[in-house]
Amino acid sequence: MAGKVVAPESSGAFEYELFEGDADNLRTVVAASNHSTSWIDPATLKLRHRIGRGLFGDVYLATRHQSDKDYEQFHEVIVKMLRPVKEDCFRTVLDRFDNVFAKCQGVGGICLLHGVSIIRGRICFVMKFYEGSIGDKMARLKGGKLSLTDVLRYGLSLAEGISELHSKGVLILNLKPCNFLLDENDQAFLGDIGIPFLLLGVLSPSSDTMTHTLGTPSYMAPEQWQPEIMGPVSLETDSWGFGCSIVEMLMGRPPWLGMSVDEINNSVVRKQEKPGIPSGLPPPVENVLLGCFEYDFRSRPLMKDIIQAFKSVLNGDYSVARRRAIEDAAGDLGYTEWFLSKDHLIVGDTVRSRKALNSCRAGNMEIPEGVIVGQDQNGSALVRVHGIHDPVRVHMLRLERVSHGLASGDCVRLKEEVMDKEKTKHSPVGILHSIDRDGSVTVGFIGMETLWKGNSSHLQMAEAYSVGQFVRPKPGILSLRFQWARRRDGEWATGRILRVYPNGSLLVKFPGLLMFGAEEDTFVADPSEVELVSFHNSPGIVKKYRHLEDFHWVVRPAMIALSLFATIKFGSFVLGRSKRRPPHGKESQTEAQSQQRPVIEAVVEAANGPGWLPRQLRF
Ligand SMILES: Nc1ncnc2c1ncn2[C@@H]1O[C@H](COP(=O)(O)OP(=O)(O)OP(=O)(O)O)[C@@H](O)[C@H]1O
Repeated sequence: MAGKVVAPESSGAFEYELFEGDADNLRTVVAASNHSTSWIDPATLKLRHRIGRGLFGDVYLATRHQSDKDYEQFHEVIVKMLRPVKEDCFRTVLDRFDNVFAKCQGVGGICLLHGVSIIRGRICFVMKFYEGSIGDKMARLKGGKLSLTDVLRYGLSLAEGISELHSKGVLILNLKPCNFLLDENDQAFLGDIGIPFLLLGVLSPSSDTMTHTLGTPSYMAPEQWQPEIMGPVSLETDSWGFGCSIVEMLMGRPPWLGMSVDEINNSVVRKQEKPGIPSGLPPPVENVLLGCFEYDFRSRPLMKDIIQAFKSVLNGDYSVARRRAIEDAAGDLGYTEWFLSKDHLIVGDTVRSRKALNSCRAGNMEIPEGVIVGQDQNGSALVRVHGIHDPVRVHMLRLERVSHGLASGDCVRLKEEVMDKEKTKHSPVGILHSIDRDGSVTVGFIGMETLWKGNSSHLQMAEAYSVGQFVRPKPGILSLRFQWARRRDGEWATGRILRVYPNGSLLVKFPGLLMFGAEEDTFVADPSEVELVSFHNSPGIVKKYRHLEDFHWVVRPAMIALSLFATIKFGSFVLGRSKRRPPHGKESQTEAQSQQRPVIEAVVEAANGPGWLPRQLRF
């Protein structure tokens, strides 16, 4: 039944909106919410006037009426009225808010939440009325910049609050100076408790499309733009947004100022550009900010690392020597210190040598597998390896923990029975992000916006892919998750892997196809749908030649030119011979035919042997 939800008594300072929808359904939601701890009766809220309008909704100054038989109070509050969401999703958002509301209780550095309500058919978060935001303060300053001391002080208390929410599994995904509130004592509080996170997967009323972007473009991390394809979003997604906010406070302008949303997307996601940071910062702050803008979120610092860096500057007790030692120990492997500091090894752990970043080749592993039997002050571990008498001494940063046969970074496949049980649409193949000693795991899968949580017993190893390898869809797959390029003859083309995202999805380029104008030259692939193509596993001479063509579109014209040249040469050779030795009937004709082997065959044969091909085309 379509109907109108009656608004609470209003001052008339804002336009009245009719809410067309299933009022019965909404009443059920409201009735159920009455029992929740965070629910506020809309009749007790009186909206006064709108003070802000953001991507996720409008901000109103309002009065909250609270009374008992002994008292009657009116509080000034802020009501954040969310953009309309599909009614079926009300319950989901209210439940998620209830969960976050409970987790926020007693956490420092987070704004004081009063609760949630529904006004004019829209979900409203009610919170304390603060003096304003850091964004407002910056707008009042000449040049818009804050002093380094203020930035570190605000940043520290905000990072502590965010870190505590992170430890409870809450992501914010919308960190920016306009969402950092200041109280009368100039203390900073986080004013957004993760609205994009609460709205993940929530649909808008008029369509079945997602109602919101996943953040504010200028502050969004690369994986935040399409988390189910290039994600997932994780704790370190907030490190990017936090880094952008710190840079804005220091420079007086947000990153990517003056650029459209599409231009920001192009810079951050495609070109992998990073926001610029001001010069002359104390080394720990500069270092941690640079880390915040790593493309792969696993290489970014966590909030605890940011807190440590800020504290060390405020207390004046930082040393660059420690960082140099870390860089020296693990430098050639290509990982950042933030990546390496995410796991701490202890005696008794099973370990193996760490592979180089972006490589799935084990190479010559110093420790194929061993157990840590001792540690020293310099960060080295003594590892007992099967078949070697004395324990081997290795720096711990060069080792990775193997628990239940798996290490973070492994490519894994969800067992079929778990896939069937979950009835999910995500890819069965993903990347293991963490594994605890008790076997609990987090995995990034294509099709999931956040990390999947489960147990190692649900997983098995899957084939890992790395940058530079050639792949094409497995035979027999009728419909692929993503678009894929085809050759001129209609067959699937073979592509080269440009990047492996943290959820295992592959960014593939087709160097063998000549793309024109606006044609897309890169495609995303689901690792569970492709197979490796190499010169050795291509059966037959024709397939081998085709693989040669996949290296660069120029190979084909070069081959044609070469074939023509070879044909002309061969023709003049035959003509020359025929002038000297006239044909003698059928027998000699067959002989001549057999000499005319397919030119392609001759060319490919030649490709295997002599060094006439450019270096990069040789096998
Ligand atoms: N609790 C509050 N107390 C005082 N002022 C507030 C409060 N919450 C928000 N504001 C004011 O409202 C402004 C806009 O806030 P809002 O969070 O809606 O905007 P936004 O950050 O631009 O958008 P969004 O969060 O939707 O992306 C803030 O800059 C601040 O001035």
